[in-house]
Amino acid sequence: MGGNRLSLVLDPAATTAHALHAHAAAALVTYAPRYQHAFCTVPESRTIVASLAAMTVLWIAKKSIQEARAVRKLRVQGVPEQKLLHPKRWLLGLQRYLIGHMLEPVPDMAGAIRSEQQVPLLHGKDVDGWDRTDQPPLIYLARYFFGYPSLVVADPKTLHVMLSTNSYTFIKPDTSIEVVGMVTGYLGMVNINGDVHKRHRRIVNPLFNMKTLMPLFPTMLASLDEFCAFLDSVPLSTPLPFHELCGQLTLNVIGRTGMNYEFNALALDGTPITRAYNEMQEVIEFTPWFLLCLMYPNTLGRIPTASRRQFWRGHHVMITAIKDMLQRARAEPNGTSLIHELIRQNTGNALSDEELVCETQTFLGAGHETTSSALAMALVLLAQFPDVQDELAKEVGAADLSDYETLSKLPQLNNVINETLRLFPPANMTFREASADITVPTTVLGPLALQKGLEIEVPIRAIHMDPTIWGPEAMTWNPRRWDTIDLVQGGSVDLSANRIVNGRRQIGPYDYLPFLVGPRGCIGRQFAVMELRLFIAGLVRRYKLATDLPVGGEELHVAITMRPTNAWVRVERRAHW
Ligand code: HEM
Repeated sequence: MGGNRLSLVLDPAATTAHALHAHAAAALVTYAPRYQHAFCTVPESRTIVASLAAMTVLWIAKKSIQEARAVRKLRVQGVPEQKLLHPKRWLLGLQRYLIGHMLEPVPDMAGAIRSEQQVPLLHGKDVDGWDRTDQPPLIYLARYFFGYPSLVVADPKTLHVMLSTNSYTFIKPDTSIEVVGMVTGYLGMVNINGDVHKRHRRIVNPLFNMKTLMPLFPTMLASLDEFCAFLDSVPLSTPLPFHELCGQLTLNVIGRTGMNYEFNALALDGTPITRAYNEMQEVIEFTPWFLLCLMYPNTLGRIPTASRRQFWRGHHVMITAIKDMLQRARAEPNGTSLIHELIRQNTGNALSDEELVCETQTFLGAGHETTSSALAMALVLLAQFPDVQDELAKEVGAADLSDYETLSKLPQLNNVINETLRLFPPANMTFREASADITVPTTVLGPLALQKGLEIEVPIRAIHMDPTIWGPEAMTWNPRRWDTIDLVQGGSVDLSANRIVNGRRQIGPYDYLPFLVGPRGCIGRQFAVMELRLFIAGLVRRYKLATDLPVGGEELHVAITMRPTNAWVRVERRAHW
């Protein structure tokens, strides 16, 4: 590009509107400060600014036309579209094409209530283009800014193709990579696609089998004891913020077992890295501005706002520390933490140094807040339902906590975990993008042609709340329901299935997705379940839990994951402890 500011317009590499847009934005960010004087005084610079603005408008127009085509194609095939229940007059009837459903309160774009509100839409209510009362579509179309379409899919037949048989055709979309990459690194397993993902998954898989995980169990047990010592030091009957304490517990655990690092998260100030990590998390808020930045990462996403600067400050501290952890792990060939095993598995340096950093960041980002949210929810629910808690206390009171084999088979404990992950899945939704034109099966609409580039939402929590799957009491937290549930493996239980067979409810593989399924399902599932079993059992065995929070009074915050923000619980030592 040299010193000629006009060359960005003439660069032959920038042939597509998208490339021009990204190119122009990058140039603006890089060169604007340097040529501030010229921009103010030379008429030529006004031409540049006008060109940039024109290119942006052209780019948006081009995208909008492509998206309108994708929408038309879906509507022609019978896909219903979410109704506009709250039209904005100031948009002169263009709301659908300008802000789509972004500012519609139902279903709330970024709130936890979204999932509950999605259930009627998936059943053909409040959507345009559905008048069949006999069957629900289990699929609907919504739009983001500038009419950007998103297909919401809960149909098990379609999910089977998307998540299992053709999972590599359905890649992680750029918007999702932008936001999740902020916490897990852009080259971490959650964010990569295709062969690169297969390479990472092959190397990381052995870290999460039981042979590698079992040696970590004593460290988890010691972390539980430390946590209990902390609880014992608090005056009796003080309500404690378990929504925060569980995060401190799981951060310590992933630090010790994952990277042989001491976060000391229960201490008042933690370590500088704990603070940096928290600083990074704080700025991830699903405001409309944040979502716009995700959609236009090369322009709006580059504006160095105060929160962005805060994020990058924390990020820098974090990455420097992770490099250090990897360096130390390399010098300890017999270490037992996940990154020690990662280095051992990385024969022939199949993963580059940068990829190793991102995978370590992924253990931290994907593995700590999810588990902490589930744990906090389970504990506050047990406090709200004393009958369930008493029954569980009896079961775990008789068990030997250090024997994981026995712990993993306790029925009430597993029921509590399953039911908590059903009604409060920390990953309440996820997104995919069709990387090629593809036709997928649906139960009601028949074969459905999807255009390359179409974004798809899997509404995990809405599926978990669907009364046609879970029965009329779907919204009630009732661990006992799992006594009469059969998890049907293989194939899919679809709409026509007889849900109750011999008095037992049949739940298919796409009806219950807290860890998702298929080649991109959660790799850390066993690790998470091990933590949940141990910590729930260990805490309920030692303490009687109580709360003033009424049933249904939980406040849930959604930003990448869904977590409670008011899980206040009082603990009191049980008599025999
Ligand atoms: C209760 C706790 C957890 C829940 C509910 C959970 C849920 C999920 C879900 C739903 C996905 C799929 C995301 C998507 O494709 O959009 C996922 C992926 C993943 N999870 Fe977890 N997770 C949990 C704990 C963990 C732990 C403890 C770790 C590691 C220490 C972990 C590591 C990962 C990784 C690396 C992926 C990406 C897998 C891939 O794309 O191949 N998770 N998790």
